[in-house]
Amino acid sequence: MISINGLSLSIAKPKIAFTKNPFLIPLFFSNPKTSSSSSSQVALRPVFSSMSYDKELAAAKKAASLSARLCQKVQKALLQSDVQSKSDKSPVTVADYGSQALVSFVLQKELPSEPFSLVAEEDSGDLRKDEGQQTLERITKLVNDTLASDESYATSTLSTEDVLRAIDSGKSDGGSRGRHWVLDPIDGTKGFLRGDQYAIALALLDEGKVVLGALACPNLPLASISSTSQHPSQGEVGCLFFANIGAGTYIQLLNSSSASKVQVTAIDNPEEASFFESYEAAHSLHDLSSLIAKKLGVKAPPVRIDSQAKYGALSRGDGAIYLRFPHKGYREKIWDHAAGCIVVTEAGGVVTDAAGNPLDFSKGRYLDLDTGIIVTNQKLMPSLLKAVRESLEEKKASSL
Ligand SMILES: Nc1ncnc2c1ncn2[C@@H]1O[C@H](COP(=O)(O)O)[C@@H](O)[C@H]1OP(=O)(O)O
Ligand SMILES: [Mg+2]
Repeated sequence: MISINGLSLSIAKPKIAFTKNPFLIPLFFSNPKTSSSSSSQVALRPVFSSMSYDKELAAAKKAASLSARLCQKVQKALLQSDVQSKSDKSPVTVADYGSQALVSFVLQKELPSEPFSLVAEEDSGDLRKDEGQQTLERITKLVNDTLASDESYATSTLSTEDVLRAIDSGKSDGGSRGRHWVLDPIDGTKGFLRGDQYAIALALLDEGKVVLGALACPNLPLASISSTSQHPSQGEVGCLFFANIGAGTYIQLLNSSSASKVQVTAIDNPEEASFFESYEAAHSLHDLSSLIAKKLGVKAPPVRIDSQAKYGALSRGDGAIYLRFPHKGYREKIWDHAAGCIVVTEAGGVVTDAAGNPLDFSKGRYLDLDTGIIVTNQKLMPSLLKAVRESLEEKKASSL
């Protein structure tokens, strides 16, 4: 038995083969208060060692940072003609495809000996049509220009076919076995088009669990967001949050290598808390959040920002609570939460559905969850869950 951070760890032979991954160290927690000398009486759960993913984290940081560079360039020169339409009518830009192609290409180049599986938002269907040709050429140029700006990729040139292939390698269904990268090439497309917050959100699943995340937020100021404005104030802008399971969450400026550890707020009085929610009322029920905040005694107005930048901001204590209640029928996708979730949990926060269940990333491309997603620190979670339960009951009763 060894002790790390006050937790006793017993190194045991796993009874169940959780993984075929030779790099995973089979450590199992046991609770010293309940464990006896017989390990068979102790509930075991697998622990993933952060050391197993150092290489992958470095690759993820590189891919997300380069992709942020590509997106910044496009956002600066954003023209109405960059906007396309998907069947769900959400705006998709050249940068969306370019970002996905770039991340896919960089991950495969950085990790050549690993099998590659990517669950990502875009596919190349529209680009393969005749009317998509011009857009495809623009994407290819954008990807190549971005690669050329990086020393290690200066000589890499992708053809249009390479770009299509890179985009389409994101068709994986993920699941509970093996490793899968999970990518939202531009999370918060609406914020991106408005010139506001957006994120490049990349995570790695191993055996259905999120084990690392790199979350690039090109428009997020390095200084805390302390007002309701999502616009950058003065100071340095462009953050990369990254987390490796068991090793905490860090922040650095994009294009810098000096990182600092972050922690969620230690606030335990809801009256002192502020909360994040979607900027877009179509993405989350603002009236329900307001009811929950009122029940909790939160005094501050909501801080509305786009994308998983909310998870990043919460991980460094800019706000204490994130409430997300999509309209009925909306199915959350894993790429909209995987990176943000580990960034918050490794910073000491808790992410659950509205019933208090942890998010399950092992079921494929969708998260099947109860009603909504709530995020806060450990101290506030019990009162937040109570306020959520009561508010949902009230809402249900009033609609009868
Ligand atoms: N109707 C919807 N309800 C909830 N979320 C949505 C809806 N449509 C798109 N989204 C996704 O919500 C996420 C961002 O929401 P928000 O900024 O409100 O947190 C994005 O991933 C966005 O997709 P996308 O990544 O294509 O922008
Ligand atoms: Mg998204």
